[in-house]
Amino acid sequence: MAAYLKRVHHISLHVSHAGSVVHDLVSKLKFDLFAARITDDARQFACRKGAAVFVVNERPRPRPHAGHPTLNGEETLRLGDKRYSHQHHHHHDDATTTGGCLYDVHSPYAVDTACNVCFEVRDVERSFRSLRDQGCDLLVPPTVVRDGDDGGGGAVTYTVVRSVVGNVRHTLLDKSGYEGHFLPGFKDIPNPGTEGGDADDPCPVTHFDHITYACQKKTSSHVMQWYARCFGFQRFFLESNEDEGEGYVLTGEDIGLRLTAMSYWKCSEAGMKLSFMDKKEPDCKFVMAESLPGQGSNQIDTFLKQHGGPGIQHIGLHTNDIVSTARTMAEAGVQFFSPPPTYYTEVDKCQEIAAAGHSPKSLAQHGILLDTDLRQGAHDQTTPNTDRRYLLQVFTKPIFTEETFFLELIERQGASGFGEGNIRALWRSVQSYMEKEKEESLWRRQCSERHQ
Ligand SMILES: O=C(O)C(=O)Cc1ccc(O)cc1
Ligand SMILES: [Fe+2]
Repeated sequence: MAAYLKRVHHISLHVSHAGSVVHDLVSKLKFDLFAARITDDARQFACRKGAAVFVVNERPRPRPHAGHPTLNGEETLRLGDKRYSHQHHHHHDDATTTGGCLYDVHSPYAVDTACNVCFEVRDVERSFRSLRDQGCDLLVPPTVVRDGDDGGGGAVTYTVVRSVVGNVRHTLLDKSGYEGHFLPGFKDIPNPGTEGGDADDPCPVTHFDHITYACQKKTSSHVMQWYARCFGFQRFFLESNEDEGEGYVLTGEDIGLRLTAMSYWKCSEAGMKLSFMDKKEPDCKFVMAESLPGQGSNQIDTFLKQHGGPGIQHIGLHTNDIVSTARTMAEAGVQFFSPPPTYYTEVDKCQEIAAAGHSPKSLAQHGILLDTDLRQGAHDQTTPNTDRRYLLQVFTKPIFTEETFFLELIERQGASGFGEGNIRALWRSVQSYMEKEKEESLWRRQCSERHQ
């Protein structure tokens, strides 16, 4: 029996300098810093835009004078062998918590990384048992956290399970008995006049649209099976003639990509109506991306190498107005990938952009791509513009030091998948950026050698 997921609660980042990442989230990406937990050995910051919440965790710095090598939380648990001794709930009072990162476990990878997709569940103890029975690796047994004396908002229970994708974990938490603002242990940070839902917000980011994993070659079906078995995820096809076993395969001179997509919310309890689920809340899709054999260097392999293994390659942030969002973020310093300029001068693409009510110029300014969903009879000239289904996307440049994790803005007008034209153009714009970077670093190296 799978564990039943209610919704994505937050996604956590594990970084070496939380301050600068939080600064970027707030000043460039227009998130609100609304809660923080700062203790002697942990710094955790929660930032929100709409329903999209990132928790930025600072990885502990090695302590030079410690009597024995510093272990991260994960190892400490393993050594303590507490993982399967769950007979009793572990009770934490935040005031006495010394175990560093709360609700999470530090990443074993050395680089900055997005590595925990935290879900709200109905029953943590039951989820824990079902995952343990499936043979999963539970990194934290069901644990109760209460607000300190001043809080009094109640308690939250959580457990952490390791996924089969690199360093990706899932915290499962139940906050149904909690009345505080975010989570016990976190202090609210009041934000004057930013409670969200503002009608003239220039950055109307609403929620996490999808999470894309970079996977090793030929592993997507294994990943899919794990999520289906453990969480009841269901496969959905990105293309009408997508092969069940092969996934959505994009090949060409400059692309060799296999995509497989899955979603969770309709299906976590097969055939049952889930009364606890807010049907109006959009789901977050999961996409697995792997490169095809025989390809030259590409963005998936670069991610795997620089990240140190599989993981979250990018996260799609849904916005109600991508042009305004991209403009506002660009003005604040966010850099976006652009397709070749010819993208916006091609006659067919220009017509497609105009038919969607946009101007090629305003899309070109920030490298925004548009893809019309052709399956919906969009070719039909009698179809009014409002019935056309299309989507707009743009990728940011990598947000950490390594060429690993980045964000995407996506505006959906009726189109639920990912357009082939957009995927090819996005892939190409990242490839040409990477090739330019490589050339430049080669050139810099030659220059410095010449000057020696
Ligand atoms: O199109 C999207 O948003 C995807 O998520 C598909 C995708 C996955 C990996 C890439 O490197 C490029 C595109
Ligand atoms: Fe994406």
